[in-house]
Amino acid sequence: MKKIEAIIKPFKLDEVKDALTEIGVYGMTVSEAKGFGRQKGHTELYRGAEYVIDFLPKLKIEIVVDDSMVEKVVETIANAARTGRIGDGKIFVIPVEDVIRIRTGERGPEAI
Ligand SMILES: Nc1ncnc2c1ncn2[C@@H]1O[C@H](COP(=O)(O)OP(=O)(O)OP(=O)(O)O)[C@@H](O)[C@H]1O
Ligand SMILES: [Mg+2]
Repeated sequence: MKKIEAIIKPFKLDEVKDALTEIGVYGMTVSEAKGFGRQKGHTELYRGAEYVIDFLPKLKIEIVVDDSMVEKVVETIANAARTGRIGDGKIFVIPVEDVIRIRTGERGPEAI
């Protein structure tokens, strides 16, 4: 099992969620996040002065899936979240040791 952690532009959430639902993703967690990539935030002009915004608002999506689903999920997120401009985000794939469904006590892939 793997956790796919995607940082995306907030306005892309609906599109990403719909695309993931279509390929059969059953659950996901979404949190508000702030961050920067290699441009280190960006510079904005406000009343004639330049302000550097260090942390831009992003959304973090977390999805745990069976290994067999990883490539499909990564591809689906990337396609739905892409605008082609800087700051589109990043996807991390992380190994998951175990999953426990609290209500039933099921463990492992069955619990996803
Ligand atoms: N190495 C990283 N570790 C953790 N979070 C990251 C990393 N790189 C990017 N992020 C997160 O992803 C968000 C978007 O990153 P971003 O798309 O700007 O990456 P980038 O490498 O600068 O690519 P691009 O040149 O397309 O902008 C950041 O605001 C940050 O929250
Ligand atoms: Mg960037």
